[in-house]
Amino acid sequence: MSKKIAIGGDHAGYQYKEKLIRHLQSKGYTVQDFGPGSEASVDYPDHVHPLAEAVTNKQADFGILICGSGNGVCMTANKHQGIRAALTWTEELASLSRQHNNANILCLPARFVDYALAEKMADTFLDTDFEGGRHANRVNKIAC
Ligand SMILES: O=C(CO)[C@H](O)[C@H](O)[C@H](O)COP(=O)(O)O
Repeated sequence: MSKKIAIGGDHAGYQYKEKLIRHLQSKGYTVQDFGPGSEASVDYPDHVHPLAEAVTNKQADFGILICGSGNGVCMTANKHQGIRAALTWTEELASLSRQHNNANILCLPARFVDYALAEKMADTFLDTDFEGGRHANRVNKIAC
């Protein structure tokens, strides 16, 4: 069964989102696009909240959110119970967000990384497992 990926963001991440959708589909993932549908200016929470709910409700295995800095989408996604959204700007950070934090949403800063790095971070994020062990004790305390 292929992993289901929810992807979304705002106008600043639109171009990367469209490229990433094609890339992920070419790798066999099932991808649900939470918009936006163009580069017209939008409010990112309008796209983040339904995506985060889909991940919380297990309608998607992981989420990928893309905006200009990555901050707004990350702040919004982390308001949802059960969501661990990570903002990353290197491949190692993307890997560690899975290994140590069991992140279920990856947030990408489209205005601060090139597309090649964004794609590499998405691949690394989706290919990396949570290490559990001592990290599980810590992650379980996040939802205090
Ligand atoms: O994190 C963000 C919002 O807090 C993103 O960077 C947005 O993409 C950015 O703020 C959009 O800015 P714009 O000037 O309206 O394009």
